[in-house]
Amino acid sequence: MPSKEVPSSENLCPLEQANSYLRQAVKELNINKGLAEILSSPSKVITVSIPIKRDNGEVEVLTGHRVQHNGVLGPYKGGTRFHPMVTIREVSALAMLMTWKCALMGIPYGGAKGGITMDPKLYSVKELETITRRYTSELIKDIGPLVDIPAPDMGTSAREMGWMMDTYSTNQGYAVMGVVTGKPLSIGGSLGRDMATGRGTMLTVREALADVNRSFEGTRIVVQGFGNVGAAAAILMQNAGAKIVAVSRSSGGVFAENGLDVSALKAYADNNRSLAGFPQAKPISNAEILTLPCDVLVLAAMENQITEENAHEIQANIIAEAANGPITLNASKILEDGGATVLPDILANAGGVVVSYLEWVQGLSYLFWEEEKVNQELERIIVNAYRKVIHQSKERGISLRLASYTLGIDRVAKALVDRGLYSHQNT
Ligand SMILES: NC(=O)C1=CN([C@@H]2O[C@H](COP(=O)(O)OP(=O)(O)OC[C@H]3O[C@@H](n4cnc5c(N)ncnc54)[C@H](O)[C@@H]3O)[C@@H](O)[C@H]2O)C=CC1
Ligand SMILES: O=C(O)CCC(=O)C(=O)O
Repeated sequence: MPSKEVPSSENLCPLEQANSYLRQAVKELNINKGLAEILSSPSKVITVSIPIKRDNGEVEVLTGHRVQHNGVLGPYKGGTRFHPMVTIREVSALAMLMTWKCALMGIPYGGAKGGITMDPKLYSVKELETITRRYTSELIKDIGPLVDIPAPDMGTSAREMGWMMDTYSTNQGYAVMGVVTGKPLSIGGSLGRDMATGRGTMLTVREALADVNRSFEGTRIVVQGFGNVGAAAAILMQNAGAKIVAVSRSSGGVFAENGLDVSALKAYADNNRSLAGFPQAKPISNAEILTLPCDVLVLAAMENQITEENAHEIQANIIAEAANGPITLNASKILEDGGATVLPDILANAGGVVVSYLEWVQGLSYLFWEEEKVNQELERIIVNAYRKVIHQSKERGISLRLASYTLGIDRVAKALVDRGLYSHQNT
């Protein structure tokens, strides 16, 4: 739901949005109908039942999904979301975005996404472990280090990845490090993965600021969503000199005109499970935070946060999609027509999957790197992709989003042709 609950004529279905972007890119690249159909079709759509016995003895049956979109470039890759709004259409859209994101980054993966429709806050740790293990068991034949490699997403973290890795490994009879990424360090996780998505966002914002001869120094930034991604981005941008004036969670936000101490706020939020009551900050609603005067707005919560209903009120010059799909198609156009720079999700949040790739490479080779090396590789890959997107955007006179999509989709289309899965004669 958009933060501001107003009636909208827009189609907010994430899959419709993803397909609309794909259609625009197909047109721009002059891709023919048959190839476009392959690009839009998921390879495998899996739905599983997850029966669990709750701590109070009652039986409950949850529903989980895993969608593998297109595996032409390599094993499927993508996060696992535990959230009440998970649907098959949402997971399918997010899997498609993963295909274009991995291709844009030049990493050898196809796209996937998984999720369970549930509110993890309503379950004990023991119940969450049971749910995660059962979900993994149901998918056991469809995942694997060369098949499909899950990772964390909304509502999951290294803890759940540890349970997934253990369930899969127990089934195989030996420790399989490459089956999931975003794992705890003790079982083959990578240094730097916990901050990687936020670091990627920070790097793309840094580059966008540099392109208008600015730096983080004195830049006023608002961050919507203070979870794995948003908190890391906020801390890294503050460390680089920015002023983080407001952040929010689903339960509400906090604002401080002269900037929040976001490291202290993270510790406070971890202890109190809420931002409310943080000293020297004022409460602010989830709708208000988006329209605050600021230089940069980082969206790190979920889909459809800026729609055609609130896009006109956004004041930031640079908007970074750290979340997947936080700005609707119509809203993107309104923001861009108004002169804002929109850093699209498949570029601005790709740091997570890039370091997942580095974690997977380390796990497969049983050789682990210093954090500095991980961060250097991440920076090289993200900055390189950013420059390609800027070049494509200027050369073709298209938005950064369409530039990112066309670069990713073109790479997948070429791979399909080179593998003989599609020939240009098949029109
Ligand atoms: N974890 C990862 O490595 C990656 C995550 N992403 C995307 O980033 C986004 C956030 O993911 P995580 O940080 O992992 O999830 P998370 O569950 O750790 O954090 C999400 C945060 O957003 C807040 N939130 C939800 N709805 C909100 C609203 N309407 N207003 C304000 N805050 C709200 C939640 O309270 C929570 O603080 C998702 O879209 C996810 O797909 C993208 C790439 C990688
Ligand atoms: O780290 C990964 O493999 C996937 C991250 C993810 O789900 C995303 O980029 O949306």
